[in-house]
Formats: sequence, C-alpha cells, structure tokens
Amino acid sequence: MSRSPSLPDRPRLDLDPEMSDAERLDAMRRHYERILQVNTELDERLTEATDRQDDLREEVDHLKRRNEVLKTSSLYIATIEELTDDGVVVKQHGNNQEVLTEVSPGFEAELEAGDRVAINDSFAVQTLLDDETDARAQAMEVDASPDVTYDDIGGIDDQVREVREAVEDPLANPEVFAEVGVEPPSGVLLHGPPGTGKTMLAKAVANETDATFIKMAGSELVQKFIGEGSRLVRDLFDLADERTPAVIFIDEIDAVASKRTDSKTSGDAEVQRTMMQLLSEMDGFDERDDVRIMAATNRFDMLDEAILRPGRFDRLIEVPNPEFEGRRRILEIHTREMNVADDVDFDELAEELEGYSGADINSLTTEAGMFAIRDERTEVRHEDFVAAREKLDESTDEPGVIGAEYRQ
Ligand SMILES: Nc1ncnc2c1ncn2[C@@H]1O[C@H](COP(=O)(O)OP(=O)(O)OP(=O)(O)O)[C@@H](O)[C@H]1O
Repeated sequence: MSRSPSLPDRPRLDLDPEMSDAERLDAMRRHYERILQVNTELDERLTEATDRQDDLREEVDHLKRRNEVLKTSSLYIATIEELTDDGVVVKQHGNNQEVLTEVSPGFEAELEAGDRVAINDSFAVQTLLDDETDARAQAMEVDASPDVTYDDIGGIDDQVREVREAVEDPLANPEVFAEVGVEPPSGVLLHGPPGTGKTMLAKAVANETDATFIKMAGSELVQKFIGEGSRLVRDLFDLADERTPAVIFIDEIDAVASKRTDSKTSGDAEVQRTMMQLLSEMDGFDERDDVRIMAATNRFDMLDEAILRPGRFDRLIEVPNPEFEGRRRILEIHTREMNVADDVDFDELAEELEGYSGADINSLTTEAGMFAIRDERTEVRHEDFVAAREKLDESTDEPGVIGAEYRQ
C-alpha cells in the first residue's frame, strides 16, 4: 500500500526581542501568509482523502452487492475448456453446452484450462471452485472389499434372504435368470428405522459377490450448484461401470426422491433434476447385469412414487427394529469379542431392550464394556449391561427407545 505524504509542518512565528516594530509587523504578515498557505494545502489534502474515501465506499458497496448476488442467485457449474484472447471457453455441466464467455475482472490470471468454475445466468465466470467444493469425493464412499458378512447381521434373516435373492443371485448367476427368462429386480429399496442394518446388508451382499461397494449419501446429492447433483449421479453410475461387479448403495434416498412439494424454489427444481437424472440412469440400466442398485430410507412415506415404478426400485424390503430373538442374536454378535462374565443373562437383557435398534444394541455393549473398564475389571458383568442401558435410556426422551423416531 502506498503511504500518503506527511502533512505540512505547523508554521512557527519567530519574533526576536531586538526587532523593530516594522520588522515584527513584517514577520507576522509572513507568518500569516504561511498559515493561509498551509491551510490551503490541508484543504486540498482533505478533499483528496474524502474523494478516496468515497471511492473505497463505492468499492465496498460493489463487493457487498456482488457477494449478495453470489450468495442468493443460482450458479451453474462449468469447466474451463480454453483460455483465449477473446475470453474463456467453458463447458456447462448438465447439458455440456460450450460457450465463449467473459470472466469477472480480477481473477482472469487465476484460471487454467480444466478448472471447475461457477457461472451465472449469462455464463459469466463468477467463482473458481477449489477442491473443497468438489463434492464428488465427499459424496461417494468406495470400498473394493467391504468386510461385513451375513454372519454379522442379526435378527433380520428374512430380509437377508430376500436381498440375496434380489441382488446376490443376479450378480452371481445371471445366466439362470436369462435361461428362465425372468428379469431380476432392477433396484432394491430397504426401508425402516435408523440403525437396523440396511447399510450392513448392502455391504454384506457386495462382500459375498466380490463386488465393489459404492455408497452415495442422498443428502450429498442435494448440492448448492445447479447441475452438480445430476453430474454426481452420472459419475456414480460411470464409476460402477468401471468397477464391475459393483453394488451401488444410495443411502437417504428420500433426500432426492421425495414427493413433489408445491414450493417452486430453485433448490427444489435442482433436487427434481437430480432425481430425473437418477431415474434416467436406472431406466438405461437394464442391460448391465454386473451392477446392482440398492437404496435405503427411513422416510418411506415421503418417497415419490416415480422411483418405485417397475424397472426402478421395484423390490421393497422392510427392515424393522429387531424382535426378541433378533435382539438376543445381535447382543451375541456384538459381544463375540468381549470377555463376558457367566452371570450375563442375554435373554433377560433382550427382553428389556424392546424398541432398541441394532445400532442401539451395539452402543449398549460398548458402553457396558466401558463400565467394566472404569471399575478396573477385565470381565463385563450383567450389572454393566444394566448400567449401560440406564445410561442410554437417560439420554433419550422416551425410556427404552433409543432409535430416532420413525414415521412409516
Ligand atoms: N441387524 C443388525 N445386526 C447387527 N448389528 C447391527 C444390526 N443393525 C445395526 N447394527 C449395528 O449398527 C451399526 C449401524 O448399522 P447400519 O449402518 O447398517 O444401519 P442403517 O439401517 O443403515 O442405519 P441408517 O438408516 O441410520 O443409515 C452397524 O455397524 C452395526 O454395528
């Protein structure tokens, strides 16, 4: 920043006692003139500073307005294809339209071919998107060999069987379906309260068939930028194609496939576009028998019927909270590696854990282990499970029910 020149010195009046009256008068006149001159100089500097202040205010207002525009208006995602003397060529995501456009002044120098940018309605480049804004990495979880097996899942044997029929068999023996002349279900939708093993089921099926498990969270598909959600959906299916055999698992599918609301905000339109992309990917997916699609939701009642039509998610499997036998089995599964004392009565515990999900029971066993450790014991006793249950119940409004509310 350039420093402003220093202010003029304050004029001094030097009067010598030896001076004659005329000399004094003359000195005072010169002093007076000097004061006038300094005053004029200061006036000029003040005007300059005020002008500069006005300029800066204007700049701040402009930036504020620009910021507001960036915050409120919908922007589209594009990739810089080429930088030319006449502007930049960008390709818009979603429709692949190429346009020659301009860049907001100030950051031309920062751009390179291949960069992802946000463009406005008139295609002008507004922002350079950095890696953090790259939603792809955040949205997808890819596991080449998940380590969950059917043996790790308790209390939902019927559901395991159904998933094996609908997902595992078509992946493992596609020829059987071809010979018999039946189409395997296109997509399998698991629905039920949180923490009941829906994700485990999808991972176990991928494990059993040596398929890559590719998970996408529906909430991550709801992106801020127009075109981003549908691009993520395309990427998801492309990735599955590259990594066959593969199981695609879309968790929280309700985030992109809820019944249409009446509101017409641009956010809703974007969610709608993402869902349309998902439907069109699924519709074009019939031929590929080495990729299976699964999805899960806790909000089945919210789903748009369009995704449940034949050829889409046409096999529905409800995964409820476990019954007594299931709770007992899940207790056993999660204490397999634990040093459990002989006095632990799993029947009694399973009886008392009505309303607990598999995930709740998992937390309970960990908590029981913590009580034993706090007590400096290496064996987990029945009393530890009881204390753990009291602690977990205290942390919820409704005693005995840890799972989040579930509206079916
Ligand atoms: N049926 C089950 N058997 C054994 N463990 C279970 C079972 N259900 C849940 N769990 C435990 O809870 C954890 C979470 O389960 P999972 O992620 O599969 O639930 P989810 O139904 O997908 O939940 P959400 O709907 O919240 O995504 C599992 O890692 C496991 O430890």
